[in-house]
Order: sequence, then structure tokens, then C-alpha cells
Amino acid sequence: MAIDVNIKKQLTEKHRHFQLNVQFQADSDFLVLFGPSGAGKSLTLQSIAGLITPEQGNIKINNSVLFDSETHVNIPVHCRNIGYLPQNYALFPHLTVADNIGFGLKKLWQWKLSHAEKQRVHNIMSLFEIATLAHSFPRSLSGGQQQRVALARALVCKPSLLLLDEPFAALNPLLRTKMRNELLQIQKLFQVPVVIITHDQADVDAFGETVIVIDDGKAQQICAYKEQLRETPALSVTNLMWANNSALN
Ligand SMILES: Nc1ncnc2c1ncn2[C@@H]1O[C@H](COP(=O)(O)OP(=O)(O)OP(=O)(O)O)[C@@H](O)[C@H]1O
Repeated sequence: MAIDVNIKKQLTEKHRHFQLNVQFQADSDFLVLFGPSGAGKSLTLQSIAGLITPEQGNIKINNSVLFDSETHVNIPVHCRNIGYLPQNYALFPHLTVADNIGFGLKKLWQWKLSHAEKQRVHNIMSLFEIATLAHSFPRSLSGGQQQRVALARALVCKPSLLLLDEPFAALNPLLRTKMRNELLQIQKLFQVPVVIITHDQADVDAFGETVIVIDDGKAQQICAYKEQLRETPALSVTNLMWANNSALN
């Protein structure tokens, strides 16, 4: 997947200002956005998803323009064919697991899912081993189960890109390792490019084909992480950042 992001947005709340000014280009099927809290990672992901609108710039995926302030292109969220998993999974508490997953398939005017769509929901629940939870509500699910439901909901529409905002943050360390492996399998199975936000070096090691370090609203650095890791096995994003900062000084 070729991704080209060049966006600017000023966010103001009372006397607090945040300037998002992110530019990066990458060609990778697993892109990691890494950086400290409050750096602008989620805002970048939300801009790609179409949930927030930058003031200036453009966003292109495989040369298809999702947003361009100059030509006034702004493809609506529901037409971008992007699966998005927010930090808290955002499952609808009043809908069952099956209805949460099916929600992604419903058109605005549609009251009920067709037989084929119901079958699709069933198939993806079987794939994610959550079919027995079909009639349960999110409040009665474990963290790992909630995450599976959210992933199934994001993937049921066969998105052409999957955006994951710290998908493992709420899970215990043992479950994190398991879900990392599952995500790698899912990516292969669905052949969907993934952009993932993380603070966790272990995620970078597992997924970081290409890493974009975002800090203070800017993409500070872009690197082909796996390639560099082969050359320097003790590499971490932190020492990579440190090495580059030293080289700059
Ligand atoms: N609607 C908003 N209005 C004003 N400021 C905002 C708004 N949304 C986010 N911000 C600010 O923008 C900055 C970047 O937020 P963002 O959520 O992108 O950070 P992040 O890098 O994803 O952090 P974390 O890793 O903690 O989730 C933060 O300082 C945040 O407070």
C-alpha cells in the first residue's frame, strides 16, 4: 500500500493549542505510528479515516485521493472503505455481538440485514471464534473478546485499509502476545494493509515493517525498521530516535 499524508490542523481548547503538521510517504503493508502521548498519532489516524477534516493538505492511498484541500476533495467516512478500531473499541453497548458486527454492513436506509449479509456476520464470528457470543452484550465480554468483536466489525465490510489505535493497550501482557500473532494471521488472511498506533516496542518488533515516529504534531522520522533491525539486532525505536537526535546535534 502506498500512503501519502500531508496534513495540517490547528486544534484549540480554551487556552490550549495543538498544531498537527504531519507529512509522510510510505509504501508498506504494515505501518507503525509510534510516539509519546499527545503527539498527534490518533488525530493522524482519524484524518485518514475521515473522522476529522484537516484544514490544509492531502491524503492519498494508492494514488486515490481521499482528501485534498486545494481541489476540495473530501471523501466521506462511509465511502472510504477503511476499517477503524478506536482505542476503546467503541462497541455499541445496547447491541449484541452479532448486531455490533452487522452494523458495519447496514446501509443507511436498511432496517434488516439480508440473508447473505447475516451469513457473512456468522462466518466472520466463526473465524474469530466468537460465534457462541453472538447474543451477548459487550458489557459481559472480556477485553480480548471485545477486541475480537471490534476487529470482526471492522473487517466484515472487507476494507481496503485497517486502522488500529493502540489495539492491545487494554489487554494483559499474555493476551497481547496472542493477539499480536492473531493480527499477523488476520492481515495475511484478509490481505489488508494495516496502520497501527502503539507505544509498545514489542508491537514495533512484531509489526514494524515501516515506522513513523510522531512527536509534537509532526512526523519526525520514517524508517524501514525491519531492514535496520536485521543490520542492528539490538535496535529499539527509542535508541533509533536517540541516535538520530545525536547525529543532528
Ligand atoms: N478535539 C480536540 N480539541 C482540542 N485539542 C485536541 C482535540 N483532540 C485532540 N487534541 C489534542 O491534540 C493533541 C494530540 O492528540 P492525539 O489524540 O492525536 O494524541 P496521541 O498521540 O494519539 O496520544 P495518545 O498516545 O495518548 O493517545 C493532544 O494534546 C490532545 O489533547
